[in-house]
Amino acid sequence: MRIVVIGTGYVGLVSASCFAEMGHHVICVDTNAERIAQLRQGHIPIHEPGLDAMVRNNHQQSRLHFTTELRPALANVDVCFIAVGTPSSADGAADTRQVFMVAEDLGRYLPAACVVVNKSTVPVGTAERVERAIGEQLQQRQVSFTVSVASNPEFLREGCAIEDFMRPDRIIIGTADTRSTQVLQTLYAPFLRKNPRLLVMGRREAEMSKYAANAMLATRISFMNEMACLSESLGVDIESVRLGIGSDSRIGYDFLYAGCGYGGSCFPKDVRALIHTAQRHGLPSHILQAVEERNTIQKAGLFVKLKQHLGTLEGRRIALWGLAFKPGTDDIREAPALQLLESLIQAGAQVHAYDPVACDNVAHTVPTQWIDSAQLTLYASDPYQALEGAQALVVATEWKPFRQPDWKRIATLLQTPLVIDGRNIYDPQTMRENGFTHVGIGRGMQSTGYAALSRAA
Ligand SMILES: NC(=O)C1=CN([C@@H]2O[C@H](COP(=O)(O)OP(=O)(O)OC[C@H]3O[C@@H](n4cnc5c(N)ncnc54)[C@H](O)[C@@H]3O)[C@@H](O)[C@H]2O)C=CC1
Ligand SMILES: O=C(O)[C@H]1O[C@H](OP(=O)(O)OP(=O)(O)OC[C@H]2O[C@@H](n3ccc(=O)[nH]c3=O)[C@H](O)[C@@H]2O)[C@H](O)[C@@H](O)[C@@H]1O
Repeated sequence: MRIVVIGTGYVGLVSASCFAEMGHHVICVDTNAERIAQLRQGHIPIHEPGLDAMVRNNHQQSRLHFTTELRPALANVDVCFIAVGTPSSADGAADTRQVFMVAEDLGRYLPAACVVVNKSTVPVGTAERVERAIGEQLQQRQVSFTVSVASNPEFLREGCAIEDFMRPDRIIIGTADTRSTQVLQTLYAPFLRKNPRLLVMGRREAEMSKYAANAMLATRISFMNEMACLSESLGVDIESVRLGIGSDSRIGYDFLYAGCGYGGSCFPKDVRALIHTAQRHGLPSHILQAVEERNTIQKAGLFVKLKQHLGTLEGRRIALWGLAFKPGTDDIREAPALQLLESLIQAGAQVHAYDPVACDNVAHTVPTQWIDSAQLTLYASDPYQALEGAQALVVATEWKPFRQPDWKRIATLLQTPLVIDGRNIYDPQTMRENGFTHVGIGRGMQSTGYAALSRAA
């Protein structure tokens, strides 16, 4: 098939290369000329394991192309995917302007009927509105064809995006016509060899399923974070509780890790968007509000724990391991580490931060003055460089090499043997035996902090 993918963010780039890998002819379109130039030169603007090789290989085989020009890309297209961003607006609603700009362009330039598929995460009813927006432009051009828009929400996770796309748990297709259903069934058939779950439903249901899935996962995390907070007051270790409840097959182990809060480009914005949708319909969203509030408290918790142990933070040097919102990605959108960084800088602390891939993104995001004044120093090659003379080590992202570090070396580098374990990757007892003050999330009395914060909230 000839496929056009509009938007070269995570979803666009991963979908496009996986479709190309299956032998399709794929053209990626993005309005960001710099991004397209980079992609043409074989430079992948995001860190995603396996993506570089896949993009380069398919580009070299002439199955994957990059352009800023939508109009010529649409010649003879069979399927056109919309995979542009839908960030949060100031009021929490999903900002769908990028999607509608694409819709208008499609209406202006589509030379013939094709299947248009929305992959971006969008509020219920968007597929219908996108179809109308395209239709209005087609009408003005007085063409003889119409276009039907399908919804095909994406469920990949950053860090394992290719695996998720190639071997999905399920694929959801929301359609209003048989042709779109048939085309998408054919396109996705090779991805379903090991798993027969291709769910065909209405477009509104598909759109709602995407938000409900992310909201459910965010709820599990906030629920566990609340249990962790209570555990701190009760002298209970949340890690044992996680194993205790995860072993119930109705609950399962996934997404039960307490930590310093969920971040990323999706959970925070999608929970906010769903709350906004409920509000627009005059409905309270008791659960989702609580999920968000819990997450806000959780993200502030690392700073509170540091203060509890160090008193004032002014003039202190803090080592921070992990800046990305999770391991396996350089994405720092709404990362808990960024919030901690900001609080520390405001409190007059000096931060030495290490992340294997996210330093460049942080350097481009934070005020340059933080770096110029040496209040923030970034290390990308060696985590131990960040430790020298620091009064505490905070782990905000559970990168694999952090799990079994050289504790002897750490002890000689840190000025105070204090470790704030924001992802619960260390065993408290072993840490105590090694002479460290270990402060986890919900690991019994030793890790107080959230209870005080929750009472205050
Ligand atoms: N990041 C992720 O892991 C996942 C994201 N999603 C959803 O997928 C959508 C896309 O997210 P990301 O891939 O993170 O995107 P992103 O926000 O990182 O990138 C979007 C890209 O679209 C381009 N763009 C904007 N307007 C355009 C236009 N008119 N024509 C052509 N290109 C245009 C931008 O230049 C940018 O490169 C969002 O709705 C998101 O919620 C869904 C599942 C996973
Ligand atoms: O809509 C999206 O964009 C995507 O959002 C999430 O994927 P992603 O944001 O890449 O990352 P997750 O692995 O879900 O982690 C999100 C956040 O939750 C945190 N988390 C995750 C799991 C857990 O048990 N505890 C926890 O705190 C992570 O540290 C991270 O900050 C969903 O998992 C994907 O299915 C979805 O497609």
